[in-house]
Amino acid sequence: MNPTDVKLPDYRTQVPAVAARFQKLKQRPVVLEVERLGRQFAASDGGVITALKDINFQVHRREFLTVIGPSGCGKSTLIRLVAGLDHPTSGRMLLDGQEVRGPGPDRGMVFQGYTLFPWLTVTENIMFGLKLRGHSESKARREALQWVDLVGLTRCKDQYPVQLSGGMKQRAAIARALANGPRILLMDEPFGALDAQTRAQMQAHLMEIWRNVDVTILFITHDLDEAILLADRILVLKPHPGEVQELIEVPVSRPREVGRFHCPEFLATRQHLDDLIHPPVSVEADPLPIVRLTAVGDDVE
Ligand SMILES: Nc1ncnc2c1ncn2[C@@H]1O[C@H](COP(=O)(O)OP(=O)(O)OP(=O)(O)O)[C@@H](O)[C@H]1O
Repeated sequence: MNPTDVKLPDYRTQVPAVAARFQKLKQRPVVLEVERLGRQFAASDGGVITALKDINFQVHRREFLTVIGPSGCGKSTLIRLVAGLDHPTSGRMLLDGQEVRGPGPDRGMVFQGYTLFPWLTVTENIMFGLKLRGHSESKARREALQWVDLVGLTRCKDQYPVQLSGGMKQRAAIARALANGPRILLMDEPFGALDAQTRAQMQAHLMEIWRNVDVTILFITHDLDEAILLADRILVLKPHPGEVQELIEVPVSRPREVGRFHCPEFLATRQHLDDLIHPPVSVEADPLPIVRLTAVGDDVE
């Protein structure tokens, strides 16, 4: 049967177990509060680019929030602001009630580009932050090895980043970020450079890690399936200016597996996200310039 023939539920409909989960989630303390956040940049033509405008949302303790939206809607700008790598032009962010004014150990970061120190082994990479925080060599090693184990890298603990696959590097990067005990893990397209199979494995790994560690996650992705699979809620941004379009409670129950992708709640959410992010394009209204380089008779259609 064609999946489009199936009558899908409304993506806002929640079975009782899911509704109860959200009720509990909203009672947990707020870890990150974003209030009327705005960021403008100077454009090269002398104008102003409003990358983010009046962004408001909260992330609760141990919540998994994914952020999605078309290219240029301000996803990376948002995560850079929360990381303290950039400053807002309006509004503010509170982490555990304290205003964010710069980078800090309360925020761990994992980006798409592998950011491990190439001259250190997996274990030494994880030990780095622990030693900076004052742990002795032996205590840092003991703790780092626990993280190595948690992310399933025990067999590679003495290898250098160049000897690891992309997925292994990202697992090491996650372990290194978590070892510093952040309140929130900020992940900007962390699996964007991985092949589909490794990506699926990493998604499963991350859900397992998140189940076992007391950490809140803010996760940026371009991938609609990934956004739904991982999230409690999805923040959908729209571009020019970057604004919140919708904050969606994912109606798919947990635990989730890649194989549960095609349950009706998942498909309903997928369809709604698709409608929000990929509205129909009118080719007539905005024709592409056609450059003909082929000879007459070479048409492929
Ligand atoms: N340093 C900067 N100077 C000028 N404009 C910027 C700067 N950083 C971002 N912008 C602009 O702000 C807007 C949002 O950019 P941002 O990179 O946050 O979007 P994004 O949603 O992460 O995009 P993508 O999905 O393509 O990575 C874009 O129009 C971008 O050109």
